[in-house]
Amino acid sequence: MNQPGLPGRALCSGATWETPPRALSIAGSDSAGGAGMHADLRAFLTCGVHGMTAVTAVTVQDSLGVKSFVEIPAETVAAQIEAVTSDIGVDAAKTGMLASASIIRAVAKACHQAGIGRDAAAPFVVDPVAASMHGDPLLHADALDALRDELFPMATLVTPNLDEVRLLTGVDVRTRDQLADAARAVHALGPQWTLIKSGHLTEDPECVDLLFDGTEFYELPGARFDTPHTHGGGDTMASAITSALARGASVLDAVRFGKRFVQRAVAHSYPLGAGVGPVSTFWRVSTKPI
Ligand SMILES: Nc1ncnc2c1ncn2[C@@H]1O[C@H](COP(=O)(O)OP(=O)(O)O)[C@@H](O)[C@H]1O
Ligand SMILES: Cc1ncc(COP(=O)(O)O)c(N)n1
Repeated sequence: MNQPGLPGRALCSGATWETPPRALSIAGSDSAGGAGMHADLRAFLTCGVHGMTAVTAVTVQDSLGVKSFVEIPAETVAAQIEAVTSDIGVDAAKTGMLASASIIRAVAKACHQAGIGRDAAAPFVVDPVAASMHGDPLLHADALDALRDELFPMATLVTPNLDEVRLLTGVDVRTRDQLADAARAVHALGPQWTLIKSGHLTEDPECVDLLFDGTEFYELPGARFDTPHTHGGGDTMASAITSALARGASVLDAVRFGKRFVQRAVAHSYPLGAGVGPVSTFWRVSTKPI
């Protein structure tokens, strides 16, 4: 859609004023700027997508971990989704930290009403964030049922890491050849596609993720980089996938893109503070002097 006549147009020669694809992140904030909605917005921007947010929780977080968080009222989370989707529209959406069962139920209802989901107009990526990489909980234990029962059956794609697989299904993956069992168990919870991420298999010299559509398995090979600085990796990957879906890619192509994107983001990660630094999208932007 073109928007002619906006003030300042003359200063922006070459601008087309065309609205980019629109993606929505339903996630928590990270005061350290590495994960959560901060990572999501960075990935959206660097993938050429307009990013919007429905904030679920505000975390007090630094490079050493999550000190505390406060939840946003469930009706305010739903109202953010309703506001942006009814006015601006959405081409794809993703979830990150959802904190509680009441927020999950509100998100499921609002997304259903907004046409977000596996059988709806806008693809829906559910990243079932349960804890930070330091092990600090980001989801109440009694919210797992809501995640399984309300959100997974609506998802175009779910993207659990191995801790989340264990929490949700009881399957304890220790080696690469057990990823298929994990994918089958997660698929049984109702998503259209399942991506099992293998970052936590630290003994494995590679990071081979596994995608499953209920019939076919697709291996996503990748090098394992020797760095501790992988904060925000899962969020960045799910957001790159969501961006590709917003731009009209198939799930298979979007996940392949997301894997390449997060590989480069891990390769460009950097130290920050006294603990764990973030993966980086700087290679997609200019760092030349302004
Ligand atoms: N050290 C690493 N080197 C390369 N890729 C990695 C590394 N750690 C994680 N990844 C990749 O980053 C993505 C996120 O993985 P993972 O760490 O399992 O999820 P999460 O960040 O949700 O805990 C996956 O594609 C995984 O294979
Ligand atoms: C608000 C928020 N969302 C998600 C994560 C998970 O990211 P990581 O596993 O890299 O700690 C986080 N730490 N904070």
